Amino acid sequence: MKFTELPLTGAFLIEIEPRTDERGFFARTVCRDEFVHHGIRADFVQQSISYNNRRGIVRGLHLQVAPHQENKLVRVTSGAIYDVIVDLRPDSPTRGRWHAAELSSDNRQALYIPPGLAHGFQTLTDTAEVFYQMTVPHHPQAARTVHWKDSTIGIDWPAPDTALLSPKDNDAPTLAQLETELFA
Ligand SMILES: Cc1cn([C@H]2C[C@H](O)[C@@H](COP(=O)(O)OP(=O)(O)O[C@H]3O[C@H](C)C(=O)[C@H](O)[C@H]3O)O2)c(=O)[nH]c1=O
Repeated sequence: MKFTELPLTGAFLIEIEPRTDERGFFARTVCRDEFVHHGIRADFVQQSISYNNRRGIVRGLHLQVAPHQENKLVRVTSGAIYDVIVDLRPDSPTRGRWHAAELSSDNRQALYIPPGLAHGFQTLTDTAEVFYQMTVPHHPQAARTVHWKDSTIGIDWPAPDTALLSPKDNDAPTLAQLETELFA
């Protein structure tokens, strides 16, 4: 696999290295030794998928707070998404900054998201299936959502006017409203 560290320290874009032959190709998507070599974890304990039934769906911005902070690996198995991460780590030099990558079943790229970063996406295709791998289980009481259009973050979403969100996400608090909880 090819690992490219992103401007938000500890986050990586991971590209497969296909072993091609006349049948097609084989490629690793997770390898503990390769992950550890780059200082990241691969001890995933939970895998999930989300199926998205139209273009423009926004899920997130989600994270789990301590003591259930998660490392997350996200890839797209069908369609394409505009995948976004936001640095919410109190002592990070890039705190408050965001980064986006287009993940798709065509490019087969994955985003590795370290603890303390919020994650969300907007679908770019009429349907999209997203595959998540987490290093800690889902703890609803530790789950937090930051508003996708928080002006202090300023994410440049591809299609904000046609976004479809869950009521929970649509009514999410801003960073300022979560400040004490996130940056305590
Ligand atoms: C995360 C999770 C959720 N659920 C249940 C809870 C709700 O009844 C339903 C949907 O949950 P939620 O609306 O939180 O899921 P999304 O809005 O799609 O959030 C997901 O997409 C964003 C972009 C992420 O990064 C999150 O990791 C992931 O939770 O599944 C479970 O049963 N188990 C789980 O592990």
